[in-house]
Order: sequence, then structure tokens, then C-alpha cells
Amino acid sequence: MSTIVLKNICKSWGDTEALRDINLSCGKGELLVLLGPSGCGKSTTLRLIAGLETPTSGTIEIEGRDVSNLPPVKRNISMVFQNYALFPHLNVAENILFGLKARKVPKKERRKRLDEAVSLLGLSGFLERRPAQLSGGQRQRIALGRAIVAQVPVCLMDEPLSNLDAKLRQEMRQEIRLLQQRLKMSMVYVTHDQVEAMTIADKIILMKDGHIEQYGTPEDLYNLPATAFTGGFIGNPPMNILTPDAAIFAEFSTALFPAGDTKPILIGVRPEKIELSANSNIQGTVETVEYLGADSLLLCRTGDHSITVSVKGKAEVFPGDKVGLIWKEEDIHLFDAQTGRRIGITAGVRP
Ligand SMILES: Nc1ncnc2c1ncn2[C@@H]1O[C@H](COP(=O)(O)OP(=O)(O)OP(=O)(O)O)[C@@H](O)[C@H]1O
Repeated sequence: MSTIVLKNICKSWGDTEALRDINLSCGKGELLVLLGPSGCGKSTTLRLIAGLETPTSGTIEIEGRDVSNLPPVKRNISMVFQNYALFPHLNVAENILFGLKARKVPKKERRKRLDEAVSLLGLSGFLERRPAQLSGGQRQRIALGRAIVAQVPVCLMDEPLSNLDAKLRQEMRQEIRLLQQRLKMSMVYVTHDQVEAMTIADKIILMKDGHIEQYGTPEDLYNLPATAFTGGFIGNPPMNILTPDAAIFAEFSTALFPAGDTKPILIGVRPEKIELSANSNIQGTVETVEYLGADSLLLCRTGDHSITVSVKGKAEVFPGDKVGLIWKEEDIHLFDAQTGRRIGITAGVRP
């Protein structure tokens, strides 16, 4: 059974249409990531689930109840914000327990839940400190502590790691994932960072301009992007999206030009599927080389395109070098140039 269900949700402010006909569900114990570029409507969707905004139309169900008209406190959810929303004058223990006190949970029960959260999060040495005396990662743990002691089945997270440095973000996202699994929480997690989404999600909802572009597992979005936008958003670095030129058609005539069909297309090729080859019609000039340790990223100019190529190890090429580029037919993703929609189910095959 789904814990959270949104049906036909629309949200506008005056002329600004933030969300258009959003339908989604988050299964019990599932971590659902809302992903997309700035302004696509992720936070609005989360705030609607939390009850911090009201939909213009549509309904929201949590654990089988229609909560569309209920205030946040009646929705049985916890929420973790980007800025942690901690009280500066309260110490760690008081911050964690604030919500429970407000809900008049008995003192003994509060103590028990605090002890559990503190040991789960490794905060035992810090209980007397105030937020200003803690690092960003420790503050984020307090915000998580609050969500844990609430002991509610649904937790909403709005960009919870964006104030942390890259290394801490990586550690904390694993911590959040482990906690979510251990406590069997249903979680909706907002981020604009596709690496974060790919690494922690059971399912991803990729949003664009107030609608859902694609819904699926991280593997679905990586292997079978439904649109050129998804291809260009998922992957690190993202897929190259190219308008085929004469050289690409010459190299891949059978895959791209089935009998008589001349509909304008785009092709998508992942940087890690491209190889350097002396025997290719697709010739380019290396513009930049970035050595990352395990692999190197090359930016190559070919005709009107800049193509990103990911090469294992240290690439023995330099800016200005002429290179040939090649990839396998089955690694080509075809998209309709007008709609951006994927053509065919299997990459490289047209219907
Ligand atoms: N209170 C508001 N009044 C008017 N427009 C709003 C309001 N809140 C959000 N919007 C608009 O709704 C759209 C979606 O905003 P939202 O904050 O949900 O996007 P987002 O995907 O979370 O972006 P970001 O990653 O930058 O936080 C934007 O165009 C935004 O300007």
C-alpha cells in the first residue's frame, strides 16, 4: 500500500502555475526523491504534502486518509529543512525534544526516545551544547534527531544536505539512507543534485516546469531516459544530446536512417560509452582535458557539437589534438527532436 498519494494536484499563485496535474505515490518504507532543476516545483510539492501550502485542486492522502484540508500537525509527519530550523537559545536535547514537549508526551517517554535518537546519531557528547557551538554536520544530526523522536511513519526532507561540504554530504546521505531503512520510514526527499538522488533513492520523480518528466528507479532513468531532458539531467557527467550531422549519419546510417524516415531526431550518447578511435568518420579536436584520478574527462569539438568523453585512467591526449570518436550502435538513445520523447524502447532501434 502507498503511504503518500497525490492525485491530480495543481498549484498556482496568481498567474504563476507552479504545478500541473501531479500524480505520484510513495510506497510504505520507500525513499522517494523529488529531483529537478531550480524552480521546477519540488519544494512546492513537498510543502503541499506537509500541509504548509494548500493545493489549487487535487487531493493528498497519507496512510489512506484524505489530509488535503488538515493542518500540518494533524498529518502525522516529520520534516527536516535545509536550514535545520533549530532554536539558537535551546541546547541539543531541548531542540530534539521540542516537538514532543509541545505535544505533551510524558517526560519518561521523552527521555527514552531522546536516548535512542542520541545513540543512533552519535550525539551523546553534545547534549548540553547550543547550535552555535556545533559543526554543520552536527546541526543536521539534531534536525534528524527531531524527525526520529517524532516516531511518525512519514518523513519529508527539503534539501537537507545543501549547507554541508561535499565530503560531509556524502557521509550524511548514507546515514540518512541507513536510518530511513532501519526505522522503515516512508520518506520524500527533495534535491536538485542528481548524484544524491541516484545514490539514495528507491524511486525518483524527475520534475521539469511543474510537471513530472519521468518516474522510475535510478536504473530506469539512467538506462532508458524517456526524454532528452532526462538523459541530459541524469548521469555524471550527463548524456551528450546531439543533432546528428553528416559524420554521425555516415557512421550510423542503419541505426539512424531506417527506410525513408526523415523525422528530425536527436541522439543521446553517454560520455562513458564513447571511445577514441583512429578509424571513425566522427573527427574532433580536444578542447579541454580534466584528469580526475580514476578517469579523465575530455571535451571535444566536432562540427557544431561539443562532446564530453569519459576515458578510464589518464588520457594521453592534449588540448588541440585531433581525435576520432566512436561508440556502439546499441549505446545510442534516439529522441524525437520536436517533442524530446524517446523513440523506441531499445536504444538504437526505431519503431
Ligand atoms: N509563495 C509563492 N508565491 C509565488 N510563486 C511561488 C511561491 N513559491 C514558489 N513559487 C514559484 O513556484 C515555482 C516552483 O517553485 P519551487 O520552490 O517549488 O521550486 P523548486 O523546484 O523547489 O526550486 P529550488 O530548487 O530553487 O528550491 C517557481 O516558479 C517559484 O517561483
